[in-house]
Amino acid sequence: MKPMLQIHGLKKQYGTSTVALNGIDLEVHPNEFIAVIGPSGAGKSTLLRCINRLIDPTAGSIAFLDQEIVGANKKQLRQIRSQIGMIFQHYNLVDRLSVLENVLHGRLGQMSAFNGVFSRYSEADKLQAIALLQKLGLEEQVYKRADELSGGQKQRVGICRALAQKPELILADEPIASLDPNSSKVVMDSLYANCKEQGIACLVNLHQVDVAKRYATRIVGIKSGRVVFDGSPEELTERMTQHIYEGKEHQMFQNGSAIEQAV
Ligand SMILES: Nc1ncnc2c1ncn2[C@@H]1O[C@H](COP(=O)(O)OP(=O)(O)OP(=O)(O)O)[C@@H](O)[C@H]1O
Repeated sequence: MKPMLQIHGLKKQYGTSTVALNGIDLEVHPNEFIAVIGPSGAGKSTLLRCINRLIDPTAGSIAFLDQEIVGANKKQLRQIRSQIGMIFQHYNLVDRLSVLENVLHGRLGQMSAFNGVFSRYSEADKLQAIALLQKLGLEEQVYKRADELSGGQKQRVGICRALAQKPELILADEPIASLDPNSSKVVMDSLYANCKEQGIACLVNLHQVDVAKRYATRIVGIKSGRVVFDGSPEELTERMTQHIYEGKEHQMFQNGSAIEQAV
């Protein structure tokens, strides 16, 4: 199957001395649910942020559905980003707006600037947003302000907003890092089930190896800005895990084991 995302020789240097990504090669195929694991500072966030150009790479190429992201102009970038949903560790919701309005923000990339500025969403978009919120168990929160929700609820709103885009790919940057084990499980279950059901590929950054093994169809291990493992969960050995997290072994569990207990 043809890859939907092709990354070659990706490098990112911050300032004069910090090399965050040091030549990443990675291909993502439709329907893959890929966990990107690695210790703090390995380059996981930088990788995801380069893919939708929240950060400009220093070198390399990123092709998404045959469109080059690195050299894309503003208009091309807007079009590319409309097909890539993003989920953030700290949710990035607009606190003073309702849950429904936050989900509808997922539609902005597909709307004219005029309609977007005046929040003129179509009835179909509103119905779809409400249906998504119902599906993720948030039907009682639809008209609440976003800042009235718990962390787990906020992240489910973040997932709904990404799904509202009808994306081809979702990038989730540490979606459960701020959540307790029960909320983490609900969020990961929701993300996984909806991506599978709608045929959306997903790249999800995780510290927790247990969680990666539980959900991912493929695991990519990053260490010091390089891919040091790329294979199935079954192929990820204890020894390789130790290598990826060398010196930072405590980070590979966090609330991962607790998710197992929350099942
Ligand atoms: N805006 C920035 N300016 C300078 N250096 C940065 C910036 N963002 C990240 N870095 C550095 O780049 C390296 C990779 O950081 P990155 O956040 O991508 O790692 P990570 O694997 O996502 O870590 P974490 O799990 O802690 O989020 C680190 O050394 C980090 O300090």
